[in-house]
Amino acid sequence: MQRMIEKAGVLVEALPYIQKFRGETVVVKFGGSIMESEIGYRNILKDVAFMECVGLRPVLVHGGGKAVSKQMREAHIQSDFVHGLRVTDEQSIGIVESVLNGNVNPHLVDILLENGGKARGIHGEDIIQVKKHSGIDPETGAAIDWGYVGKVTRVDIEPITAFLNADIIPVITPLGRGEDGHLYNINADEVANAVAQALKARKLVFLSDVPGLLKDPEDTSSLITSLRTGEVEDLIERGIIAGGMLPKIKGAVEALKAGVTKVHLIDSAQPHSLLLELFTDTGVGTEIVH
Ligand SMILES: Nc1ncnc2c1ncn2[C@@H]1O[C@H](COP(=O)(O)OP(=O)(O)O)[C@@H](O)[C@H]1O
Ligand SMILES: CC(=O)N[C@@H](CCC(=O)OP(=O)(O)O)C(=O)O
Repeated sequence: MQRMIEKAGVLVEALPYIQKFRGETVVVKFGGSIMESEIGYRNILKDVAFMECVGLRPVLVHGGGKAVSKQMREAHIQSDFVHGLRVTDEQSIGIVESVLNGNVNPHLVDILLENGGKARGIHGEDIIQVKKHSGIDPETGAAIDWGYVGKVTRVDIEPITAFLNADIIPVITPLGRGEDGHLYNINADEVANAVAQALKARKLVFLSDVPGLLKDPEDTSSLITSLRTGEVEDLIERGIIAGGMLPKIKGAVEALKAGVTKVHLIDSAQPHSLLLELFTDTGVGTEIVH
């Protein structure tokens, strides 16, 4: 009996949050590292189905970088990353497309369906326009050519909102269409950020394999629980925000400027981290605010 009363208490604690967020759009970026643990990602997708069931409008954007690299290894193609972005030639874009659109995306949709959620995949290239990504190597001053890697210029939100209005969870792949009609590979964090901005989402949540932003990436107890956009530049200069955290936090700053109220970085390994962050008083991970 005591346990049942405790369970009811948990539900009641969630009530003000459910009321606050009902009808609000939350973009969830599902990092490829999560897919290393099947139990872990199945639980997260159950949380996403729960969110939809209690009236939020979750939109899932997924990565799958590790699955792409594995497939490339099997095809004896080397994966080269420059400043965190995969150098993508004609052969690699074929693999990126088949792994993300053909494999990862339908798998995630199927699990949401198994959990009683309604979900549909959206191939990024059907809604995202890009220009070719460009950059200069700070050391040599030479232009960097990533091949078929795109920078988002436009997101057509109509198919996403049509699904949301029909209580369907959209599940989006990080691919885009260039002005030349070609398929382009896009960093999934960037896609999540662009989708959150285009939808004017209330929240953007990055789920990854670390507890959040750490002062010392080697020390999981050094979690920064709250961060203001004004502090970001200094943390980048000090090398604390680096590697995979750079696109997430830079994206967070842009999204907050564009009207997203809060960005969260949370750990997929912690059971129910998504629900804890959204529906409890304490929360987990790092929250980033303007
Ligand atoms: N200060 C930091 N705090 C936490 N993680 C960091 C930090 N700096 C760099 N990282 C790296 O960022 C990684 C998460 O980003 P990424 O590899 O892109 O994950 P995902 O594919 O899940 O989006 C972590 O595994 C960690 O190696
Ligand atoms: C241009 C670029 O690097 N694209 C990424 C797209 C997938 C991705 O971002 O996956 P994660 O979120 O799991 O890292 C890639 O090819 O790996």
